[in-house]
Amino acid sequence: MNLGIVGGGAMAEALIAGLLAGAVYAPSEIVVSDPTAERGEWLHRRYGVVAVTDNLVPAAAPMLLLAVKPQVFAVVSNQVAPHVRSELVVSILAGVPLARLQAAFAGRAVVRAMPNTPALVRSGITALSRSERVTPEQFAVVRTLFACVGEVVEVPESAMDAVTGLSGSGPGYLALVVEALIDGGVAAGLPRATASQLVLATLRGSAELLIQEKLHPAVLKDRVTSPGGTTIAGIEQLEARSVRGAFIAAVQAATRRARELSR
Ligand SMILES: NC(=O)C1=CN([C@@H]2O[C@H](COP(=O)(O)OP(=O)(O)OC[C@H]3O[C@@H](n4cnc5c(N)ncnc54)[C@H](O)[C@@H]3O)[C@@H](O)[C@H]2O)C=CC1
Ligand SMILES: O=C(O)[C@@H]1CCC=N1
Repeated sequence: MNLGIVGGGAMAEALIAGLLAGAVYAPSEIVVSDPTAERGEWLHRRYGVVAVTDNLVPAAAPMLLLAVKPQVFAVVSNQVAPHVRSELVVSILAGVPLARLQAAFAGRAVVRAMPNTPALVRSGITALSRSERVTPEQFAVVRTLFACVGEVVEVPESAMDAVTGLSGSGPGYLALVVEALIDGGVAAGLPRATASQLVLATLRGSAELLIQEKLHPAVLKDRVTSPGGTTIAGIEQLEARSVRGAFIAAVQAATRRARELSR
């Protein structure tokens, strides 16, 4: 048992799937606890990991990852802290600051991480902030762990709530955009399956273009937009409905919410 995870929800599952796909751990080396026995049984059946309902089991692992909701952090940390064997505790909880982690796990090195759900297919991005106690070797271990499920960036802790509102929540915003575009295709007369295939390939292709060519998004937009053509007719509608403003407001609201969760 090398990695203990407390909380076996959506994000824990994404990390488990990505880590197993990357062969970082064998299934038997990961133990995950969740009070819902059915959830643990499902994770065990699907991924072969060890699943328990007792949080003290993962607490005894050489490396501990906290993946519960921020709202239960106080209860869970009080419960497991006296039993933690790991020198290093990693938290993926939105809004829970390093100072609070450090106070809860006195004497341990703590890392605050903000991954996102594409970790499941090893295409995530994780931001990391570390406490002063974290040694370079410990930090390298955490980096390697998250690098297996996607990109890793280190950010000052002051940036963590904004990261949460942007890349942590971002897959949700993009899923909403995808769904809306598919509905647009259906409204324009396409079968839903065709519309879905077109939107997903367009999303992936546009992302690859922006990344591989290091294109500024405005340049890509200008390249698509023929004078008097179709794209500008569509963009006019998006601008009339303040879509840019809505996304900016969404990231700011999510950032504020992350800050609230820390109180
Ligand atoms: N879902 C996402 O995209 C991301 C989530 N996060 C963070 O990951 C954490 C988990 O989020 P999700 O997986 O989305 O939530 P979730 O609700 O899917 O999972 C939480 C799990 O914790 C379990 N749980 C409840 N009380 C518990 C206890 N006392 N001890 C152990 N387990 C307990 C629940 O049964 C549930 O399975 C949150 O702190 C969230 O901020 C971070 C990055 C992205
Ligand atoms: O919605 C949430 O609170 C979590 C944190 C980032 C993504 N999901």
